[in-house]
Amino acid sequence: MFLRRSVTLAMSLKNYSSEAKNLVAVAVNNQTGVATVTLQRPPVNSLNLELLNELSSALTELEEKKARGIILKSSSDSVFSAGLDIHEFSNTEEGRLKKFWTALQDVWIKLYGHSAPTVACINGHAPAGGCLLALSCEYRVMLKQKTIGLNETKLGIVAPLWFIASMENVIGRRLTELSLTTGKMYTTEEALKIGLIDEIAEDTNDAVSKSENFLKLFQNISPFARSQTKKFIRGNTVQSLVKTREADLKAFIDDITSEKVQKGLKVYMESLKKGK
Ligand SMILES: CC/C=C\C/C=C\CCC/C=C/CC(=O)SCCNC(=O)CCNC(=O)[C@H](O)C(C)(C)COP(=O)(O)OP(=O)(O)OC[C@H]1O[C@@H](n2cnc3c(N)ncnc32)[C@H](O)[C@@H]1OP(=O)(O)O
Repeated sequence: MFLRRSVTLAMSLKNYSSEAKNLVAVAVNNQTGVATVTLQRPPVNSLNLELLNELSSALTELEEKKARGIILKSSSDSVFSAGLDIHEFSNTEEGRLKKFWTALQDVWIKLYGHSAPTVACINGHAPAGGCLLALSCEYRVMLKQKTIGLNETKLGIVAPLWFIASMENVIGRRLTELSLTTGKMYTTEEALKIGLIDEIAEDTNDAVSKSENFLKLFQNISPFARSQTKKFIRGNTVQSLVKTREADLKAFIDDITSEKVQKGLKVYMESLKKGK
């Protein structure tokens, strides 16, 4: 039985960040063992170092505590996540840039390969890194009239191989190539048509309830058999980054600190502000 009563684990009260804020809240339903992980960095849940560190710690703790399922959602029902915080890119101080990219790698490795079944409750727009988080889960429920996609080329940047693999494993190579090269953002309805998401929801309550329904599929399945099967299916994709982390970090630093990319990002940020 899925009861609405949730307990907030001690971990949600912990402060993982040096910003002295809780950017990620974790609430575990003590009847079902399902954890709801809520991103709460207004206005758009852009992923900065502190948020990524909190998310990474939460995923580790949910692994250790053997959560029976994870629902990843946003505290806003306008934006799931605007992707990586572009301000992290313009701060080209190498120490922080390294920590930032390493934290993103950590989050992806932990989420993509998590033992628990994972659902992205995409209750808002999900461009770029927001789409990556959603793609890392096993199932995607998205609010109507939102957008999702890997739009990196529109910013003049190149999505790393593990971003590409995450999409390819969901919608296949042909559509991934078209989507990434054009930086296509799909509407919810288009995303459903190409299998980028699995279900459409009317509002956040409906999305949470559909996410819970997906997790109910595993009520009578052995957690060991389920997670081993997931490991067999996803293991190679995870290992391909684990084995190349250093080279991936170097490629990111070299690329992002180049004059050309920095100029492009500045123009993109200005266009975001003008779009208001
Ligand atoms: C070989 C390869 C190796 C390495 C290659 C090198 C690089 C690696 C690639 C790195 C990968 C990057 C992936 C990313 O995630 S990049 C981020 C891409 N994100 C976006 O393009 C999203 C942009 N935002 C939007 O489209 C809209 O904001 C959104 C639809 C999400 C919400 O719209 P809404 O109208 O609700 O809000 P806005 O008014 O637009 O925004 C509010 C304020 O938030 C600021 N904002 C928005 N997005 C970001 C962001 N991603 N980072 C930082 N700040 C962001 C926006 O400017 C507004 O700020 P103010 O004007 O209010 O100050």
